[in-house]
Amino acid sequence: MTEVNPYSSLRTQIDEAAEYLDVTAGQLERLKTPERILETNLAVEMDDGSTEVFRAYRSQFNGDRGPYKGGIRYHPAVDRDEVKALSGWMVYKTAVSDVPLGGGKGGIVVDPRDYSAAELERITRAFATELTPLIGVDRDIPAPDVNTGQREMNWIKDTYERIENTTEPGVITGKDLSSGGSEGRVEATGRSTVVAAREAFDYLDKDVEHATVAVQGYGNAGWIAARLIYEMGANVVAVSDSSGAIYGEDTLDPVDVKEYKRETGSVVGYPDADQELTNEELLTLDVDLLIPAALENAIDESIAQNIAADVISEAANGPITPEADDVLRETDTLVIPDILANAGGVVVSYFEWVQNRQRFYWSKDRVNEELDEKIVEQFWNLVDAYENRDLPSLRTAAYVVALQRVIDAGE
Ligand SMILES: NC(=O)C1=CN([C@@H]2O[C@H](COP(=O)(O)OP(=O)(O)OC[C@H]3O[C@@H](n4cnc5c(N)ncnc54)[C@H](O)[C@@H]3O)[C@@H](O)[C@H]2O)C=CC1
Ligand SMILES: O=C(O)CCC(=O)C(=O)O
Repeated sequence: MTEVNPYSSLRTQIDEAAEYLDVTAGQLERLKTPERILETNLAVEMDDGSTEVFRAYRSQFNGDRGPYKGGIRYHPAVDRDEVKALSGWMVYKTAVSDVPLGGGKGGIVVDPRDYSAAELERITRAFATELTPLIGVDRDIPAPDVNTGQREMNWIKDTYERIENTTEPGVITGKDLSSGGSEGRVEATGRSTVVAAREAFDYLDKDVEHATVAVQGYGNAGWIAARLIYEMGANVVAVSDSSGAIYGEDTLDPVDVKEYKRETGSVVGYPDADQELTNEELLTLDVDLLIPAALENAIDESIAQNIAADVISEAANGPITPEADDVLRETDTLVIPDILANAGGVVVSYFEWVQNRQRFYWSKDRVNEELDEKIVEQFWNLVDAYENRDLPSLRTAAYVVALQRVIDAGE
């Protein structure tokens, strides 16, 4: 992976779209800059009685359209600029998907694999204590991201509610059902990725059935995307995780691969695979659809030159560098930008927040149908902007639409 600063990538993406908008230099700078960032050091007791210090961040990028909203990542590579970029992408994601929220993001510099569940709970509760004055149902609403899920969201909710002496499940989303979570939230990111891909295939007059698909990353976003596209009749020929990639000539069975990963810790070694690949080989397979679902900068300029997929649906945030984007534009690869393709997570988080506030819960079918409808509507809205305003890519179209919505709200 190339070392490209994700915050620079965000700024470049905004600059490219701003050329098509009527915006002053000052307005533009504001649209590229976070409003505030919490940087804190969490001193946490380990199981052996020692103390370790963990750096943690929460960036509140822009709240013009509603409360700041975005996930919390646990990863050793978390840093200030990454959190800034991720929080900015949230602003334009909530705007492009037209949910009344702003953008934020947080993270802790930690590799959760190195800590016990009890240590992770203390780390999470320490962070939640720091976050409590900043978050709230109408202020800032965190959610899961890489290496966090329902368990961490429940801990944060519980810590917040104890400190504030209240019952307010809508302070955080991505909780489990018994703590006020929504049906469909776990699957939502992968679902929007494949719904957007299905629409893109329709746009290109291609069939999803029997289409070949490669998925990079087999966590929440990647494995669900693999399962759902397989259920639509596509052949999932390759998947990967941080240990490597596997290839199956006809198709892999995503549920079976997931079970194997659960038992062994990785997709690598899956007995029904025909071949093992490197992650780079996976990314450059000649497939109909590529789904990057791991981390930023997975596809740099040199990998982009060898990409053979017709469509890329970005489940990850920022998987394609701006230079790689230029290459893919020249090769006519249709890229569905992250801020739409993976928006399912935040859209269903929004549904969760609405349900928490109304204390009225929806069926899984209702959640999935409303999510599908929203992604379809916004996909074609972007196609319309792309074609009718003669924009260079769907990504630029997404930023043009999203920036205009944020500008209008801020006036
Ligand atoms: N969880 C959510 O609701 C949302 C997640 N996303 C984005 O989706 C991406 C993945 O997030 P999650 O699935 O939630 O995380 P996760 O922690 O569940 O899974 C991440 C996966 O990526 C793999 N991975 C890490 N480095 C890799 C590499 N170099 N090559 C191949 N695989 C690698 C890991 O092994 C793991 O399988 C991130 O960019 C995240 O920001 C976006 C929207 C919402
Ligand atoms: O569900 C949410 O609020 C945000 C999820 C997230 O962090 C993302 O979309 O990148």
